[in-house]
Amino acid sequence: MRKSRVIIVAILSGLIGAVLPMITMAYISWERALAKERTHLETYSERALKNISLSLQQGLNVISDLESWSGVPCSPEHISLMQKATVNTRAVEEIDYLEYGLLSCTSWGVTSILSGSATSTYTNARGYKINVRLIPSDQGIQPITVIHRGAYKVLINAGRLSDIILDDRMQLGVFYQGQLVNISQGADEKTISRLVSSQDRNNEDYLYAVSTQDDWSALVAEPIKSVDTSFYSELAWMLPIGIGIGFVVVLSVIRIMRIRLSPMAEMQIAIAQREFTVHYQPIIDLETEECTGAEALVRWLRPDGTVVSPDQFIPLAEETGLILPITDQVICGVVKDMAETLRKDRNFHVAINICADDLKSGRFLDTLDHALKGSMINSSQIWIEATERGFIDVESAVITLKRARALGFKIAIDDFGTGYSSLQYLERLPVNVLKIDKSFVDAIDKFSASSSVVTHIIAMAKKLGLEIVAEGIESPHQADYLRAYKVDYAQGWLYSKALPAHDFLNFISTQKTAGESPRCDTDGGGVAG
Ligand SMILES: Nc1nc2c(ncn2[C@@H]2O[C@H](COP(=O)(O)O[C@H]3[C@@H](O)[C@H](n4cnc5c(=O)[nH]c(N)nc54)O[C@@H]3COP(=O)(O)O)[C@@H](O)[C@H]2O)c(=O)[nH]1
Repeated sequence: MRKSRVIIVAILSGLIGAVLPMITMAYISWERALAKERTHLETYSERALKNISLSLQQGLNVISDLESWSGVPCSPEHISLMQKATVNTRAVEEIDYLEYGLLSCTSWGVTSILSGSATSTYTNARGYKINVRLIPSDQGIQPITVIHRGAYKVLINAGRLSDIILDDRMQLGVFYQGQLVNISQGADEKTISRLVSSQDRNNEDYLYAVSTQDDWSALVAEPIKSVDTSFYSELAWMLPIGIGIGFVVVLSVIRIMRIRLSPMAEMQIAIAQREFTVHYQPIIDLETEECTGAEALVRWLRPDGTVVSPDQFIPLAEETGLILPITDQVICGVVKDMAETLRKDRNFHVAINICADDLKSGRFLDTLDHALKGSMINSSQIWIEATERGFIDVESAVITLKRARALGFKIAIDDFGTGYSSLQYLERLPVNVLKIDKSFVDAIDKFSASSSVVTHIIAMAKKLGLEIVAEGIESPHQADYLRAYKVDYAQGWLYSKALPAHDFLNFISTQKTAGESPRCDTDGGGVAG
């Protein structure tokens, strides 16, 4: 993923990460407030149900007590007994005594609060009959619930059944077999009826709970707005948690983004995407002026087409160990790009740069071995270029380079003369080629003190039987000077800058056609014959 996409994804994740926990906490607060209110409503509906059962039980107890009395029915003693029972029993308004189904006397004497004909439809309950809502014809008298067993009827004010203390805004409805018996004071009958018939517990404007026992139900409802207080008190402690989580998420996103945007992460992705490619700088035989080889120089080719020079990423790649997979990609690139050329011309070579970590682990030799298998490239056509910086762990470097030599590869010491102990390495390492650093070649044109150093390096290399490559040749004078001192090969912008594989192959074929060494034009982009 490219930088801009990472930033967009990070901003989006940060926003979602910051807002989502707060929305979640608000949602949880709302659900908790709803659950709390529902429990609260359930407590009230259970309480209402208990009140109904208590009122009915009181009526039945009165009947049981009177049934066990064995005196003369409707005698003053009997009526007095019924009166006492009425006065002493909260729920009971009147007791009627019947003979042959007809009213014989009541706790009021001979009159009944149900004056006139009050035709009743009874429903069979457990051992008694009940008319849950008898509307007396006499205006001003509340609906009555009648319990009838044997010779007795007990009249209960239906309002008693819904007579519990409710919270403000609560409404209670009492039902028998789904039929509305009574509602609490101030309750809206339509609302209660609508709620009891609705299957949806999450009614939009009301929250309610229903408790049912036997044939009785109590529905307690309140407007959804009543949840607000609970919601705000939940939110008061849940929201800070959401803000805290959001804060942690945003910090994590920033941290991940910074890691993700770090040069190291970019490089890791570039390795995975195989964004590293190889350019080739020609190596020219100074005597024949023919291109006899190339130095493989890695380039980071980004998806937007920009090319990153190795100076900008090799130091970090070496520091982080990512140079190892980069070396692998260079090796594979060289074999892919140059196999045909190397097969066609057995004198042709390609030099591959190897860093300290490569030398220490020796792992690149396995990659090389594997890559060369079946390619028909001679191992002697591959030069391994190591700089003095690569000899930090000189013991491991010696082992690796000896192994490389044993496998047939040629060893070149790069940037020779720039380190403090170049001579010491020459003695210990199995070297074939010595590459004179550009700084000494530059001095040739300047007639400076170090210009004489180059002649000493050449003399010493010759004495050791090493082949010599002079690096960084930019002027014909430098080339003539080095040729005069019998330096074998030259490499530099005088001939060509490092070229992409395709351009390099064109370079050598042009050279062959022209029969002489082409020289690079001044901007390095093209080749002049
Ligand atoms: N471990 C690896 N290191 C690598 C690899 N590829 C490159 N490198 C090292 O990166 C450094 C910079 O390399 P680059 O930008 O490719 O520069 C090379 C040449 O372009 C430059 N050069 C060659 N001729 C001239 C010249 O006439 N003038 C001039 N100003 N510059 C010139 O020199 C660089 C090659 O140097 P050297 O390796 O010392 O031969 C550099 O240190 C590379 O080694 C890699 O695959 N692995």
